Amino acid sequence: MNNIEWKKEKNLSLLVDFYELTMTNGYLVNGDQDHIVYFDYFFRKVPDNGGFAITAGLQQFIDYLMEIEFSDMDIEFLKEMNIFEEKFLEYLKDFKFTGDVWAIPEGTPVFPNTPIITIKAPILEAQLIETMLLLSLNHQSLIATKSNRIARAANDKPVVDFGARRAHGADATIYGARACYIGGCLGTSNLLASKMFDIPVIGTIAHSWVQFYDDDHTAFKSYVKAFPDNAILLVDTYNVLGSGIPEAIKVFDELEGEGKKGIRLDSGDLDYLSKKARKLLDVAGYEDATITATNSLDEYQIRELERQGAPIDSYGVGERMITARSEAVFGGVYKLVAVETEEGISPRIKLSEEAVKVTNPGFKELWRLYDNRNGNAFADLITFKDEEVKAPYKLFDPLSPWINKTAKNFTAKKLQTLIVHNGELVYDFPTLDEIRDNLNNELSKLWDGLRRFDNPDRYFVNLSFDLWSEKQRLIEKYRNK
Ligand SMILES: Nc1ncnc2c1ncn2[C@@H]1O[C@H](COP(=O)(O)OP(=O)(O)OP(=O)(O)O)[C@@H](O)[C@H]1O
Ligand SMILES: O=P(O)(O)OC[C@H]1O[C@H](OP(=O)(O)OP(=O)(O)O)[C@H](O)[C@@H]1O
Ligand SMILES: O=C(O)c1cccnc1
Repeated sequence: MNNIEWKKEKNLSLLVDFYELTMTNGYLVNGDQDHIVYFDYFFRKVPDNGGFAITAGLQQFIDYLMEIEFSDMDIEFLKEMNIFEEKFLEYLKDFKFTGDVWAIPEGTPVFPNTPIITIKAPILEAQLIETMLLLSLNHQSLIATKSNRIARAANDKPVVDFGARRAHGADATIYGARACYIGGCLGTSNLLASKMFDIPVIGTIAHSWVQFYDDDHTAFKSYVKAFPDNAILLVDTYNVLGSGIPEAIKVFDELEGEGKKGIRLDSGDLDYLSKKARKLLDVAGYEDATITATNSLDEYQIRELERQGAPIDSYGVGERMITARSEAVFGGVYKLVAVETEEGISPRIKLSEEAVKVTNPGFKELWRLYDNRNGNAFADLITFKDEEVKAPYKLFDPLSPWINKTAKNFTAKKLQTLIVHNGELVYDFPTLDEIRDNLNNELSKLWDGLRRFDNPDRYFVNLSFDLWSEKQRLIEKYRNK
């Protein structure tokens, strides 16, 4: 199959790591295919050492899950490998996900080692979907987390995603633009993402426009002739203060009507130039003309510009946001946590030399605890699925249990929602604007110390006593083995 044929079909069912298929083939050969298992998706470290991450990508994963269908060509391709059993290929022909999915809604601030998605399904199904679950959630959560840092640095000034040209491929830019919008961007320059997800599309002009017309004045005149209501002029092609801004002002003077006026700065000292530009525009009577800044920006540079009081009205951010350049991996993992046996649900654990890498076993519930006095979230709590959480509740640090406190006056909210039940979608996906509202609402309940870029406060993720005890029992059991 060549690239053009694949693009027409765009069937992602084979987008799995090879071992997902060899293992599922193996479970079938062993007659283990009907065992019901539980897997958790969680991550271990917030990128950039931030205080929290933001979930995104659930909808694209569920879209995939609902549509998995191995085509005749896929089956033929697998058959020619001569390693898969005939009955496995037959099984794939009729593959359909029949299990349950619980997930934290998109646009929720989340913390390390908490179950963001839980899958309950026959082992073959639960295993086969690993790769797409991880790539959908890891990519979009990474970009949503990064764009939220950038949006927060900008102090509520608009940030626009200009990253299409620098993203790592078409999917990265389309779903990246979606994640940027979830994280807090005002819009995108990416027209396809705008069409697909109803994200506001925004744009100015490139240097090529100015170069084509010989000088700044002719270029700006020609531009406002075509777009009189959106005169955002790029002033740094030749000389910002000597020609770009003065010529932009002359063209504004000649322009009739009350359309949008402004300039874009794309090089040089953005603090110095924006202050100079503001003065020139104000003196000329264009107090409403806006200043947009671009040029390899990220949260650190924007924070510095804001700290210096640069009179910038909006930021265009490309490469460093769409690639999450400062830490380009969201290390979410998918781990088996329980197996149904004749005696009931049997929790499973994965040990590690590093204490934080030991998994939390069992079929679980994730709670967020809010202080009734001020509404602030003060801890997440993981329990077994059927446990109750009532005040007074003793919370203790799972790695240092002598650090503890008894919470008395709180409200406990379950963070996961049932998304798919017995293979059927039972959830209405929110719009992107609803996701953004949910995010802002949840963020307003996190204390300020978590928002710091450097050395954010610690947020407690507690285990119930029963879960913690079972974890210790399993650690002992497997350590001694
Ligand atoms: N979720 C938690 N899990 C484990 N230990 C905690 C948790 N929250 C706080 N602690 C520990 O409890 C102690 C007191 O914490 P903190 O200052 O938050 O509460 P407080 O001031 O006693 O109560 P309040 O919540 O009424 O302000 C500290 O040692 C802290 O490390
Ligand atoms: O810098 P980013 O954050 O990625 O933002 C997008 C950049 O894309 C455009 O530049 P272009 O590709 O035309 O090249 P340039 O860097 O020479 O301006 C624009 O002028 C920005 O500089
Ligand atoms: O519209 C713009 O100004 C723009 C779009 C993409 C990249 N850089 C700038």
